[in-house]
Amino acid sequence: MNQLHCQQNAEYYPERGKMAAPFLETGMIIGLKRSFQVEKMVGGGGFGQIYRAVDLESKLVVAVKVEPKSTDPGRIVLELNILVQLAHSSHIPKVYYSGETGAFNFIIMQLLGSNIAELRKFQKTRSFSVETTARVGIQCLEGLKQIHTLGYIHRDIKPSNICAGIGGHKRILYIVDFGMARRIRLPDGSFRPERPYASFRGTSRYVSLAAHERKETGFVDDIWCLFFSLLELVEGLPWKNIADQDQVCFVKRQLLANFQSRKMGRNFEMFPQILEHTKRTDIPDYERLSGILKSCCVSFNDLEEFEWDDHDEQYR
Ligand SMILES: Nc1ncnc2c1ncn2[C@@H]1O[C@H](COP(=O)(O)OP(=O)(O)OP(=O)(O)O)[C@@H](O)[C@H]1O
Repeated sequence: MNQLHCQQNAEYYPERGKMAAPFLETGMIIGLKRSFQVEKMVGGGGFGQIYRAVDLESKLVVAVKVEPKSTDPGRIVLELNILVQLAHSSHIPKVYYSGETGAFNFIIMQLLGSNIAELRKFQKTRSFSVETTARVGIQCLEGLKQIHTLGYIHRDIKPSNICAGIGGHKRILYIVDFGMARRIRLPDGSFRPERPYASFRGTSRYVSLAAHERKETGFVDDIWCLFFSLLELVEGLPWKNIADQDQVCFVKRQLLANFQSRKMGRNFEMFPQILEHTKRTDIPDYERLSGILKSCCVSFNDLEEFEWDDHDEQYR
């Protein structure tokens, strides 16, 4: 019965991801060797939907990421493969199980809290403090270092792909959504050959100038996405209401020509300067960039509660 319901959904609702009708029904049980009972939808992107579920044996609350087999099955396979390789990374959700049900593939992973795009919108000022922004940046730099060390680039770092942990992990931030990742470095240390033209990947608001220009991207381009994300979190982006991609690129160029940050202060100006001097195949200086973020704070304490802590407990 449940299986039939899933197949019908995939067939009759051509919209993707969060725009589509729910892929899974509350109460349905998925998994063969292990069983998980679906509770409710907690997120959705362009392709997939994320549900909260319970592992019926261990009673552990988990997240289920589901994608229709019909949308590019390679995406979820790639995501699973990367999550498994990053199993020991502190800023990547743990993967527990994977499988298929009817017309859908799914991954069972660690349940996280809200993403920081949502959390920012719940702030009175619709922005985070310098300290919170710096903590987000430093934790994401650690996560990106772990991803890059494996030879992958994420290619879609943005506030909605950064989630807060829950329970005992609520002071940890996690990078999600590896559906657009690409391996650029092989295990022997060599880089995949540069393509003369690379089609656009990522989200226009956050991507690097190189991505706008359809150039081959590297490790540093993930950090450019992080830089624009941090700027949005702390004081907003001048191109937030611009839809045209070329226009966004033009305004980004203008901003970088004379970069100043109203809230982060003078030290933050060095952050894009360092990125500008980092080549596609260079290993970014994660520690130096983290040091810059720390130096923007009056006091830095990564063990303190985040400013959204109260809200997120209620929100879930
Ligand atoms: N493990 C998780 N636990 C709780 N919520 C999650 C988890 N993973 C993702 N989410 C939430 O679901 C949203 C969508 O997830 P994700 O980006 O992985 O989906 P997607 O369909 O691949 O999106 P996109 O179209 O951006 O590639 C995220 O913004 C996040 O808020």
